[in-house]
Amino acid sequence: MDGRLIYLMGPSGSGKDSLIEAARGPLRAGNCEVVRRVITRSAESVGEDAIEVSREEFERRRAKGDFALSWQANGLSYGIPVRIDQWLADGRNVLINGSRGHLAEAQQRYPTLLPVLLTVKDEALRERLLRRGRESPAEIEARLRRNALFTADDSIGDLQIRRLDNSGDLAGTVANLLKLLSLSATPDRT
Ligand SMILES: Nc1ncnc2c1ncn2[C@@H]1O[C@H](COP(=O)(O)OP(=O)(O)O)[C@@H](O)[C@H]1O
Ligand SMILES: O=P(O)(O)OC[C@H]1O[C@H](OP(=O)(O)OP(=O)(O)O)[C@H](O)[C@@H]1O
Repeated sequence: MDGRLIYLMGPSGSGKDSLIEAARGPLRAGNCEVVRRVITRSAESVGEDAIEVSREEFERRRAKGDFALSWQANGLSYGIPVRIDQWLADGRNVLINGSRGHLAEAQQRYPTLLPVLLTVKDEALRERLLRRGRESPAEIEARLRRNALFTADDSIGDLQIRRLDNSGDLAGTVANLLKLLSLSATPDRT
């Protein structure tokens, strides 16, 4: 039986990466794989556990069919390795760090995907991006402007977007994610 794709999305700085890192163990224990993205970000940049490649290498991989999904945003290219299809075919669920702008295309390829939108209060978002310090002030402003492009739609076609608030502490968000996915933080031994 096919597994399900869990499509985590939300503004840059909302905490997707932190959430994925904190939930990685319980997710794996609950039959949910987490895939590393391929990004054209410089290797020196802090943060996400991703595979950093040059633009040329990204394009070579894309043309070769290495990506199940790929998109461009924030001046960067992002790719989701095609190996997720094997995991799904093997019946494993897969969580990816997705893009709000690419949700419709992702849903066409994976009609049963579960869209999860990570939210954070506006005032906290700017503060978190500044504190992370990965981007320049101008790049941070551009990311905040990008948010205005996304409406508050709660559904795409028949799919209901599940909202997860990360304005509070991360441990609470991890617990809520696991609850949403019907996984518990400690694997059930019964
Ligand atoms: N619940 C939280 N409370 C406080 N700070 C957080 C929380 N979640 C994430 N952060 C911090 O906010 C910044 C952005 O988080 P990050 O995971 O990089 O976001 P994203 O992957 O969505 O861009 C990081 O500095 C991170 O440590
Ligand atoms: O269409 P959007 O929902 O705006 O998403 C655009 C991109 O930004 C996010 O990455 P991340 O948070 O790592 O952004 P960054 O590369 O700007 O940090 C997200 O995972 C997408 O790859």
